Amino acid sequence: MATLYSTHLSTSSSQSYPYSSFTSKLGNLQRMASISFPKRFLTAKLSVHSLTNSHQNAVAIQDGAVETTVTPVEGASPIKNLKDGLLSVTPPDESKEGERFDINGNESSVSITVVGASGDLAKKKIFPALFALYYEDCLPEHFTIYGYARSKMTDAELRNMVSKTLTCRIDKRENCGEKMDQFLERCFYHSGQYDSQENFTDLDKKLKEHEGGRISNRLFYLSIPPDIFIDAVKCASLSASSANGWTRVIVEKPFGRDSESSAALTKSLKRYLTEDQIFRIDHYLGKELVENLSVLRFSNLIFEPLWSRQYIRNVQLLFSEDFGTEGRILTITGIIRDIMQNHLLQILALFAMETPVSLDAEDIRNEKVKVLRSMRPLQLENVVIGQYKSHTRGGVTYPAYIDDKTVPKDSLTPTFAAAALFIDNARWDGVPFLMKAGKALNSKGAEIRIQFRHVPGNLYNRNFGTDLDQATNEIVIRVQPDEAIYLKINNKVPGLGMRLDRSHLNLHYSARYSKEIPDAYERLLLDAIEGERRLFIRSDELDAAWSLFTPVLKELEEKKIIPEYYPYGSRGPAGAHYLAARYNVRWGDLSIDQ
Ligand SMILES: NC(=O)C1=CN([C@@H]2O[C@H](COP(=O)(O)OP(=O)(O)OC[C@H]3O[C@@H](n4cnc5c(N)ncnc54)[C@H](OP(=O)(O)O)[C@@H]3O)[C@@H](O)[C@H]2O)C=CC1
Ligand SMILES: O=C1O[C@H](COP(=O)(O)O)[C@@H](O)[C@H](O)[C@H]1O
Repeated sequence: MATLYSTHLSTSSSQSYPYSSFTSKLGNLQRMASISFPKRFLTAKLSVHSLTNSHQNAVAIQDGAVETTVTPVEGASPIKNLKDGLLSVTPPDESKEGERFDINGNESSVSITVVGASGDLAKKKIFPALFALYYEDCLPEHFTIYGYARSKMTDAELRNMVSKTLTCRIDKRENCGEKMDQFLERCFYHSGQYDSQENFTDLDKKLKEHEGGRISNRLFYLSIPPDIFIDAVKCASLSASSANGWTRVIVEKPFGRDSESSAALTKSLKRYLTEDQIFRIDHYLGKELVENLSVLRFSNLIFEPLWSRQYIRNVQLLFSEDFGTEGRILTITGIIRDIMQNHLLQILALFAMETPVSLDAEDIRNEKVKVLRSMRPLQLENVVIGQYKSHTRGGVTYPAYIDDKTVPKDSLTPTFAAAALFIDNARWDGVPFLMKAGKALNSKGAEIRIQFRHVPGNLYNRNFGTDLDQATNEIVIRVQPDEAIYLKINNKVPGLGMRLDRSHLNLHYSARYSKEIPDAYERLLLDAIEGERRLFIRSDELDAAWSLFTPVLKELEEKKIIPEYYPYGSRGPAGAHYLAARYNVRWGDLSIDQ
């Protein structure tokens, strides 16, 4: 820390930074200090400390300058001179450096290349998420977006394609059309092969033109089928990497189809990229309520003490879709690879991990790996698989999985699975973690259910009838749709008698928060741009995840286990109930008081 009029600002970590000018306007009750110093400190936090504690600080960071207002609290004497104050700057996180400014304060740019821009994911998720970030002013000043794919398209055609999927949030409609036009002007297209270094060199030239001599930071989003990941990574890395900034690559799942292929993919990626450059995306980690899991656990005293085998009877991780596969890649992967091994397992790891040392990406990922490595590989006897069959309802016939043109008629690929997993550590010993995931079911949603044990010696047992399980507490974290967290409790029905019912203590997001919840891809894209790795999967996490599922996946395939067939639009196969019953569990999503 240093006094205000020194020529150097010292930081709390005792680094000092030069600043070029300083002015202050002294008022009677309010003093305003305006300081300008290299722009890279725009991300720094500035605070003013008065010599006494009797002054409140307000800090506004504006383009190119930092303004701070020092206001005496009621009853305190006005500051006579700003020299009375001390000023400190918290330095920007160096690991995220290279984003807007280099070490000398030179401006930088970010170029985002969507590889596979003509595809479904790019249209449905990536471009709309980028637009939402642009609308919210979250993208850097100098950014360019390039679509890259084999299809022939002009810039105008790409813009036309992208414009069809852009929307503004319900609560953010101001200047929406104008913003869309401005965003589209920053989108360009380059047609090329995924395995052509020459084509990527041409892309490099175009990117350089847009970067205009600024520090160049480049993000490649691989939105292409997995068998061409390596070709694209090789060409992007060898021919279109940034020469003076960072180069990062977002990789979409599937990350292989078992332990061996995943390890081979990682090995190949690492021929061209370092682990720090690889951002393996699991979009469920970007969902609001999944991110909130840690907040819920670690910032509320009431939850963490209950978070163990002592109080929790079982945990359920549920995913359902009310539509079928409709030609998508499930044909090769199946629901275990598509949903369980990644989305549900990631949620489980966040749910069950020990308290991380800090919120740093590596600390969190270390804890996730630990919990995954404490798990027993899934056993065949703990899995039920299903496949949907055709069903006619209300005069409409819904197709079977095998009616899809891309699916062989004798396919045994599961479109539904239920599984019981166990964590062999002190916290979770013996607690079943039940997963259930399916397509073409009767509802669409994703949730976490935590069912608690019985109250010992419960005075009110006789009010619950014979089914005591129905009277235990349950926390439901509804990830989607209609985000909510609620706790099921037993409550006295008002009146002169003593009748109990099950009621919900409910945090219903749409009622509590007026802001629309950002799409998971927005958060993840922003994190990748900012170099925040917390929500991306590290390679050892991925290895641990695959080692839990690979043996059973092999066994299912080798033994050609026949799935239980369930009608399109139903609740799934009965086998899931038997599996849960083996561990004294009832699926919470099927109870009457959901
Ligand atoms: N769609 C989704 O909702 C989700 C997708 N993913 C993953 O994201 C990635 C992209 O998904 P999605 O957009 O659905 O994929 P697409 O099948 O739509 O493929 C994207 C683009 O890749 C090119 N492409 C497709 N097949 C081939 C091929 N055999 N050889 C060379 N190029 C090909 C095509 O572009 P062109 O012909 O113009 O070169 C296509 O437009 C995949 O890895 C997928 O697993 C993950 C989660 C959800
Ligand atoms: O990764 C995938 O996720 C989607 C479901 O994502 P959501 O955000 O809409 O819940 C699923 O449909 C797809 O099969 C799977 O690959």
